[in-house]
Amino acid sequence: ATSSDRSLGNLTQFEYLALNNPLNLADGHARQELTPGQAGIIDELPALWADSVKRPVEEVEAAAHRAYFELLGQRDYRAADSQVLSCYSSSVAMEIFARSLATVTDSIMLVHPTFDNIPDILRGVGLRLVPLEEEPLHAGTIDREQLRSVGCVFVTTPNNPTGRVLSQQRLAELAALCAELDVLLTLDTSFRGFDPAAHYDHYAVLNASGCRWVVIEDTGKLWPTLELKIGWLVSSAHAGLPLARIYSDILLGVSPLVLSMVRRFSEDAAGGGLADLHRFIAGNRAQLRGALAGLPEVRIIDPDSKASVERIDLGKRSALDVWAALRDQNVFALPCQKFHWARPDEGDHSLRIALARPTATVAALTKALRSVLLDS
Ligand SMILES: N=C(N)NC[C@@H](O)CC(=O)C(=O)O
Repeated sequence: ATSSDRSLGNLTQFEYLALNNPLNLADGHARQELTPGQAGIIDELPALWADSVKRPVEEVEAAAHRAYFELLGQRDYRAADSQVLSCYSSSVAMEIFARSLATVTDSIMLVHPTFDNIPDILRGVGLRLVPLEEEPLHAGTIDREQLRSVGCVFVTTPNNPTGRVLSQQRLAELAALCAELDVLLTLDTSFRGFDPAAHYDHYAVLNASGCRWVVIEDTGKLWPTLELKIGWLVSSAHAGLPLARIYSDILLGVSPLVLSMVRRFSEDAAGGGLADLHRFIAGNRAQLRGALAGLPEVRIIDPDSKASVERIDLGKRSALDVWAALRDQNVFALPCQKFHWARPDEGDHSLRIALARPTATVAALTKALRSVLLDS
């Protein structure tokens, strides 16, 4: 890897390098082919446009979030007059959340590791970050004094890149602790669609706990919709943040056409498309794992992950060097260093591969990766 490779500031800058290459397995966006059912929805877009023009946007918006949330098992999100704000993307929702949070606290406990635009956005509004390791979060105990010292605890579930899902039991325990200590609980559920373990009704658990909560949902990781997507910023009535006010600084609303398209993709998914997607991702995952099996010092780090990404331990090899060797063959993966936002060196030997890609693309990466790993 050259010094300029090392100078790349964040994961998304690595993803930009891959963006115009056919063998882009760097970003976690959905780039597999449309299924026949989804292609049919694209043919419907002119009719969806005409329908969206005729209806009040709040009606189109409610139909969209109802279809998407119910597809993924989330029913209680509208209970107790919680608030649903539609944003252009989950990162826009994240920025609005961060600006709002910074008006009421100076610190936040954040899951570690996780995708680096989350800590970067939070640091960007001046918040002090306290890492929350996955072990205590999922299996151990969270330090009460540390939790009491922050204004919010932020958990990405399923986590990116590990795929770890916060169980219903653990969410209930964390929400109860947040209610007791009056700490805001925020979830980023962008990868939720891929893992049925994340389809229990999180909002029912959150509402039952009485804690103040915010959830960021993302339609952008599931379907290949050319970056047409919605990030939903959902919050409890008593969250205590100026979310609507900050939202109004950023946007008036999102496109009813995109909302209608999300509704139709959700309906197609509910009719069997989601199960097909899970099988498709599992097939790509099995292909990658099969091809890497037996390679010296190569290990799949998250054997239980169902997310549309796979993390690989490269042993003593430098992930940046393996990334550069692939890049020299015009094949693009993602080095994991920047996911480890509190201790970057922990990611020096792991690489993330996107699985929401055509199977032939995953096969081409797998071939190139095997040759690089056998040479190193
Ligand atoms: N606003 C940003 N930086 N977007 C990139 C992000 O969506 C990529 C991602 O989440 C992933 O590759 O896992």
